[in-house]
Amino acid sequence: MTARWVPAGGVVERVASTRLPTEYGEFTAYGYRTARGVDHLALVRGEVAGGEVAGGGDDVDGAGTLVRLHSECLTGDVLGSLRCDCGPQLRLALAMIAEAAKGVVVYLRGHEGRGIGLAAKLAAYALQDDGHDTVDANLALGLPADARDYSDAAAILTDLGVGKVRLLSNNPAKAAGLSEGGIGVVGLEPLVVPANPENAGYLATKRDRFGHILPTR
Ligand SMILES: Nc1nc2c(ncn2[C@@H]2O[C@H](COP(=O)(O)OP(=O)(O)OP(=O)(O)O)[C@@H](O)[C@H]2O)c(=O)[nH]1
Repeated sequence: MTARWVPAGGVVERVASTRLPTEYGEFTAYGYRTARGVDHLALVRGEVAGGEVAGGGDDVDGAGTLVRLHSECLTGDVLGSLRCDCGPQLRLALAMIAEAAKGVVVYLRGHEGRGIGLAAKLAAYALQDDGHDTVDANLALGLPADARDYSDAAAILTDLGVGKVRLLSNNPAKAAGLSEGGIGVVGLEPLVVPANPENAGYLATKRDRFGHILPTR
């Protein structure tokens, strides 16, 4: 077991690494623990360490490593909920990164419900069934519209030796959060999955109120 504290951005300790064969391909899984006791997971494909120092270094082609920051979503990722696009996005990202020569999926625990937690997200869903959109439902509960922080993700990437990324996301706030944590974001690559009748309104709100890069229909 190796332990390493990374002061840049968040503070994470690498507590484990192991082989993780999946239906998409084999990854190396790294377990990280934060000072707040939250465990995150990084799934790494290929040789990502070194050669990609933000701002230049010896990053020969400047392309950056393909990275997905995935916010935990029990209902979408595990239970197949149609209320969001999280599950299909996670599976698409795993497939894309498994196909790439190198890449990382950082699975961020503590991000459930855009950081408000699972039970509060379910309460927000109930309000959405009464007519609130996904932003106003959080606010009506007295909670932030989006409480997520990306400093742990930046610290994990730093620990992995990844300084420059092509980010698989529709959310510009994720790119900004990584940049604030010292990671160079050289590209924001959309991760668009087909909408369904249950999540069409949610996706439209993400586009219109959070500025997500999503198609207009
Ligand atoms: N509060 C709240 N959280 C939600 C809702 N639907 C999904 N989530 C959570 O939102 C998070 C995912 O955020 P999204 O806004 O869907 O997408 P994103 O991660 O910001 O952007 P992408 O990188 O493009 O996926 C997960 O933690 C989900 O649990 C909702 O209606 N209300």
